[in-house]
Amino acid sequence: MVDVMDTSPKPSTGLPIGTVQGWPKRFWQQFTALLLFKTVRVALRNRRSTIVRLALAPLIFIFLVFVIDKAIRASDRRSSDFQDVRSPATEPITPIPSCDTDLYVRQPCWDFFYTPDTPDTQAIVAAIKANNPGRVIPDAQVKGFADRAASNAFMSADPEKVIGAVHFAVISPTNIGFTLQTNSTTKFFKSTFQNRELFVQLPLQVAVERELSRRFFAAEGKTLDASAWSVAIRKFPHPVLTTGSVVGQVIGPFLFAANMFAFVLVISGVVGERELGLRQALRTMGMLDSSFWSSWFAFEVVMAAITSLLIGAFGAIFQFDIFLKNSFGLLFFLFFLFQLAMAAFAFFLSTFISKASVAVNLGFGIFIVGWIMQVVLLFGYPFTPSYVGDIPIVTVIFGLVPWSYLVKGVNDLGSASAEGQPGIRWGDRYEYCKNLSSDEIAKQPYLANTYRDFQCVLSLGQAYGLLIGLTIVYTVLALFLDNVLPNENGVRRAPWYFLMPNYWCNVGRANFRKRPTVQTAAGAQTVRPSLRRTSTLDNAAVPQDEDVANEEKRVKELLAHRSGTSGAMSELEQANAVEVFGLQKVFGRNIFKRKSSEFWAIKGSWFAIEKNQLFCLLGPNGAGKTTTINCLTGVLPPSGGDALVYGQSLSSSGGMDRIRSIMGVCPQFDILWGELTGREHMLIYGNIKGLDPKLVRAQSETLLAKVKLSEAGNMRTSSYSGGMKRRLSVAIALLGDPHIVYLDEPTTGMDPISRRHVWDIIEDAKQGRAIVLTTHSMEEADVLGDRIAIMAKGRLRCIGSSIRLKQRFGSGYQVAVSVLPSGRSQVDLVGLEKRSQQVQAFFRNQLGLEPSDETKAYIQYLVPRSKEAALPAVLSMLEADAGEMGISDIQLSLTSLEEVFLTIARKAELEAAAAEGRATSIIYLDDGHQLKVPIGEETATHPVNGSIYRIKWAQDDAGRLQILEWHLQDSLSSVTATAAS
Ligand SMILES: Nc1ncnc2c1ncn2[C@@H]1O[C@H](COP(=O)(O)OP(=O)(O)OP(=O)(O)O)[C@@H](O)[C@H]1O
Repeated sequence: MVDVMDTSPKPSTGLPIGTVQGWPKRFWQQFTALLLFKTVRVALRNRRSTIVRLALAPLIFIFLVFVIDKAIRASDRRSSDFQDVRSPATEPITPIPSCDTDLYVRQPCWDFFYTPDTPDTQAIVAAIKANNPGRVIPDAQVKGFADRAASNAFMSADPEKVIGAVHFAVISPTNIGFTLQTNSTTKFFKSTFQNRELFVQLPLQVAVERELSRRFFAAEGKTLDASAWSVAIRKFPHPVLTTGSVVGQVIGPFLFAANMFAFVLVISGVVGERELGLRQALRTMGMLDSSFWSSWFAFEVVMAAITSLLIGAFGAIFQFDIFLKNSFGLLFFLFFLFQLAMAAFAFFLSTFISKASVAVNLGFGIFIVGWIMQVVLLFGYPFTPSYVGDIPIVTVIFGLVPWSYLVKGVNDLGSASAEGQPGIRWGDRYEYCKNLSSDEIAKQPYLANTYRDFQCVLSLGQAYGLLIGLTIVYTVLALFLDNVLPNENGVRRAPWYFLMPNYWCNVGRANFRKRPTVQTAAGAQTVRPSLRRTSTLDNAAVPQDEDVANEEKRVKELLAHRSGTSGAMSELEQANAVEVFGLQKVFGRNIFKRKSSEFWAIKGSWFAIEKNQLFCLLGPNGAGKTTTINCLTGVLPPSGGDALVYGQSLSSSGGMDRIRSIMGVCPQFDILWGELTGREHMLIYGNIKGLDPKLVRAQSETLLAKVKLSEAGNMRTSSYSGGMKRRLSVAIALLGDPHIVYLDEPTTGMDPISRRHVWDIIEDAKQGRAIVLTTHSMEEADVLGDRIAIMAKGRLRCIGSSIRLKQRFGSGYQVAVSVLPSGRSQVDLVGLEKRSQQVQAFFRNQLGLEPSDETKAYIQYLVPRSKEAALPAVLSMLEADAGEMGISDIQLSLTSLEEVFLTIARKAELEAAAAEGRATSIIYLDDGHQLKVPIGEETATHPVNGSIYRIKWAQDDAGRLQILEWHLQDSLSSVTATAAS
């Protein structure tokens, strides 16, 4: 829909004012520009980190897996279990060892306990001790207990004191049974495990059986030959046993570790763009959130695909069975989808952090948490049948992190490709994993032959689905939180923003309402401004300047006219580019904060800016200039009031989108990617603004030439000087022939030559457009400004041309007198002081004036308008007496804009001091008395002796008036203030 027609030249988008490109075209142009000119090029310029992320990290980790695999196999080969054993050795059962040989046992220790402690058992035990081959067991090393309970109680109360126990069951002298008891704890000595059976269980068993046999033989009058009682064990012969590869277990955690690098790069990339204001700058130029996120996502898709292919290739090069036996597609999709889910997870987390430096710490934290979780995952928790649903919340937590599926999937693939296993085919990605009862397994013999180990609840196919689900969920959450959490300017949307129809229609800023339109002379329509949200501030308490009041009246009349139901557009209306209707901005207003914590940065501004003019907004720090520009450019939503920019309301439905298409902005701080060149910036911003793609390059070249950056156009902006960066920012603002250009302190940091050059560019740019300029350079405002407004403390204090302001607020004329003899290298200080005193006495007598400033070279006087009439005669007298008084030069000028600025700033501070109850400052005199000086007062009287003191005030960084120095009226020596306010 075309809302308003204008006769001015059309912007380079080729569309009439107020027309925004259709979404698909706009999206595609922005998406391709952001992807190709920004994200890909930034990655190419950060070559090292991109190579590490893409190939080096996977290669290093795969290599580590290879090394670990080799080390484990080498250590396995030392064991006879893994060797070719044709005739196994016989291992005799050793005697009962001394408890001292078990390093885990505490002293004093026992070799064994026995129960019950009866004459029968004592006899058997005595024989065991005496006949232990090679070592008679001392009595103190064996202990008897009445029953098993007593023995257990002793062991529990004093653990690790004995290595075994024998519990006899004496039924008759020839019917004696026994139970052996040993420590079941796994014991590991010097890189080998203690074999529990061989160490104590079998020796004890052989000893008991030997002595029982001897006893039974004795009962029958026979004698057992002790040497006949020899027991030994021998293993079966076996071929070489190859172990299963550990790759399946370690590759998941290692790939997770490798991905953390990419994860940190994504978070710091997204957060960094927000932190540096690049995101806001792009939005101000009309960037759609959809194109921003899509370009990041598309880049991640490409990176994930390349990385996954490389991991597959490296795995195959290192000849891992997991890569060779399983279908490549299964591995590729597992790695690919895992990386996408991690990228979406990074987008999601990035919405909570505002500093890129935090991203590294966050990545480290996630890495630790993820690694710990993987230790559990490697044991099959929680995706094995026995654990599922064990603790539902734990299963949910594990289910919400992408690395769970990576580890589970790689474990399955590793097990399926272990020794003797055939691997998993793509077509079996669901079937291989079954959760069957043993009866069902018995009925399905194919399972027993192929995938019998896969009693599981989550197949690879399902893991893919869940990874895709996580990617979608985290991306949607990232988009939602990106809108509802406060952005870098503290702006956010309501949580239900996506339910509002106008969000989907305009994809513009929040809370827009459809406004009624008004017929214009050309038959087109313009939007009626809305003042519905305007709060009533106590403006009456502050005296308003006459010109500001007139401007307000004039703009209010325009508003009344626009608010009428119909009627031709007046000439005045047509001449205006911007009309600001009671614009207000309050910070710190939210449902949790009290009203007292609100800060009014703009307290209701009414003014209009004409076409073909430069409107200069001046004011001390914190006056509200940037906030005004931020409201007019859609960076901040106004808290009250409205503005029409070429007939489009800031807060109408989609109005800001239409305004953006005809607007150029040079923000206060250079918002540039250090890795990109000046030319690339022009291409990105040109496409974001929706310029005709055929024109972008040509126009970029023209503008770069204008700002004298043609030669430096291919240099990265990180190597630009401050002035070059500002010039590039000005060129970007002028891209697309915008109708309204906002320049926020465009010449800050420039040398005088560059500054004058930029002034020329701005002067040229006035034609056919309106320019709003903020600056701290009074000279700049004087040279460029057609109309100048000075703001202070959130209010417009004066408005008009430079001459008008000087006439109204300047103190009249400025006279500078020099008593420094010209051309003399040796200055006679005494003579100089005398001449200076003569000049000062002359001005005191003739005009009653004290110097406003005094340097070595000049004594300056501000001659107020009340004394203007006497000035010609005084100057004639001064000229006549010049020789006598030693005057070398006299200069006369109208007071400068700086003087006007200082006067206004001072007035604003006096009002603020009065409003805040800061009525007086106190000077502590050396004589112990105090001078109470009303804020801004230039003289004070001693409370006892009546001496008059002259006070010099200065404003600090926050604009507050502070006493700088004071001195007695007639004293020439000033005293540095030690005043306390
Ligand atoms: N997002 C914000 N939240 C709270 N206060 C803010 C915010 N932005 C600006 N302000 C306050 O609003 C006031 C006006 O700030 P603004 O940046 O508009 O001043 P300015 O006139 O542009 O000053 P300067 O010349 O230093 O750029 C300041 O007191 C500032 O601290």
